[in-house]
Amino acid sequence: MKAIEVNGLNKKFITGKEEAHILKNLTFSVEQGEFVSIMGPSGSGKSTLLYLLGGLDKPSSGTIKLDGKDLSSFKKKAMSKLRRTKIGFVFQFYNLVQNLNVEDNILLPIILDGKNPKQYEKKLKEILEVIGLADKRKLTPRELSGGQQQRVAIARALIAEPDIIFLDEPIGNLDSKTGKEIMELFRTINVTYKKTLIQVTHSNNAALYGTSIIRLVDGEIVEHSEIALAAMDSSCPA
Ligand SMILES: Nc1ncnc2c1ncn2[C@@H]1O[C@H](COP(=O)(O)OP(=O)(O)OP(=O)(O)O)[C@@H](O)[C@H]1O
Repeated sequence: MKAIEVNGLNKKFITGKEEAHILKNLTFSVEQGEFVSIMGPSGSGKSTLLYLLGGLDKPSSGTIKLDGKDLSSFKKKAMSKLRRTKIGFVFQFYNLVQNLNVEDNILLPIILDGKNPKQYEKKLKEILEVIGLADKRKLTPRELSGGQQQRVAIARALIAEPDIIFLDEPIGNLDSKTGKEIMELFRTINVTYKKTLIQVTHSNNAALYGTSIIRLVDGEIVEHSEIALAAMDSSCPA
């Protein structure tokens, strides 16, 4: 079963009189349970692609299907619900709510979805164990290190049990040791919890935690390969 199917995807941005064709006729698919790393030079369109896949922006043309459902068929409200329940996001700068403690930050998607957070107590406990913050659930983000804050953001992305999690430079703000720990956590989430992960990364090391690579240059896919083959390619940028 395909988690993502992209067909003839184009994205253009218009600023003033200028039109920039950022993503050019992309066609590819991602199987459920894959861990894809989107790589490529700065400005090649990686984040733009990630945001389109996650329904945060709309294509200029072409289709994106998540679990067989065309994103363009979702009205605004249904799209928000999809983003709260089927999709998780983890960004470079964590995006936590500063005046909420760890557990309330994690439960936020549940509360926003109008559900009773009490029903998620068991799940919350389990996730706090997985991310290694069981003893820090009452602390606020300011009382946590960068790596710990990113773990909270990961837990928040997991709480609603989404099928797909999008990661935008998830270790870009962390030192290499903490980054490695976070990448190992993503691998666990991919392998043990069988989630489909799509990450944008500049780091070759981070990319190697995945199962495949999509490489963009000037908005076009120049490579889509399984990780073992991609890792041997000497043109891989660091
Ligand atoms: N909302 C927007 N309006 C106009 N241009 C945009 C917008 N968003 C992105 N762009 C342009 O699209 C191009 C690709 O941006 P994008 O952020 O997708 O690149 P990237 O590959 O993720 O880069 P980086 O590795 O530096 O983060 C850039 O030239 C950027 O200026």
